[in-house]
Amino acid sequence: MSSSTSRQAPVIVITGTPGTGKTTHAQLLVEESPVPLRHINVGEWVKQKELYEEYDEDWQSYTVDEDKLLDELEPITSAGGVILDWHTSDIFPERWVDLVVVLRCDHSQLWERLEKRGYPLKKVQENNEAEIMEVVLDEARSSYAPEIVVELKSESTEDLESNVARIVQWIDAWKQDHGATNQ
Ligand SMILES: Nc1ncnc2c1ncn2[C@@H]1O[C@H](COP(=O)(O)OP(=O)(O)O)[C@@H](O)[C@H]1O
Repeated sequence: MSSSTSRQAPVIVITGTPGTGKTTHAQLLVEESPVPLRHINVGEWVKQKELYEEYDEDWQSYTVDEDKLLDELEPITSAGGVILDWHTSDIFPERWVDLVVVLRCDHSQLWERLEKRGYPLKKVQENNEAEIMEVVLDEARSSYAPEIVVELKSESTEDLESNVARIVQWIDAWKQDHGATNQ
């Protein structure tokens, strides 16, 4: 199923509706991981490297140039040792990916987080609805084999810590399966 045998470290997608805690999880995971991991905040990358077609003022978001983005990411993911942090996951080919973590959050807590972030009301509403409708989870489930998709709650510091500990355990098992050496 997986072509990950040539990778020395796994490729982990952390996805979820904006505000569910992807970046917070990715940052802690980089610190705790038993193998070196590079955190790529894909949204920031798109901006920095101008991998977009246009900026939508109404939605305050970029329309991503998916071909350009995939071209940039391909050599990085084939080497492994990457966390891809993005609110959408179906763009990444399944052969690139070893684990997909979908973060979930109670919608009223998510609303508060997005308001604090200064999102316009329409964007807060859209994301809130997406979380209630499980849009990101459905997308991950329809794009990847069920055994590599994990849904985790991200509503407290305890959740954050236990989620990261779980992913660290998974990385340890991945290392054993793939005979990877600790670098
Ligand atoms: N598990 C959690 N418990 C409490 N607050 C959290 C948790 N995860 C994220 N947050 C908070 O929610 C906000 C959004 O988190 P962030 O990691 O930026 O989300 P995302 O990358 O998914 O947009 C931040 O203020 C962060 O501190």
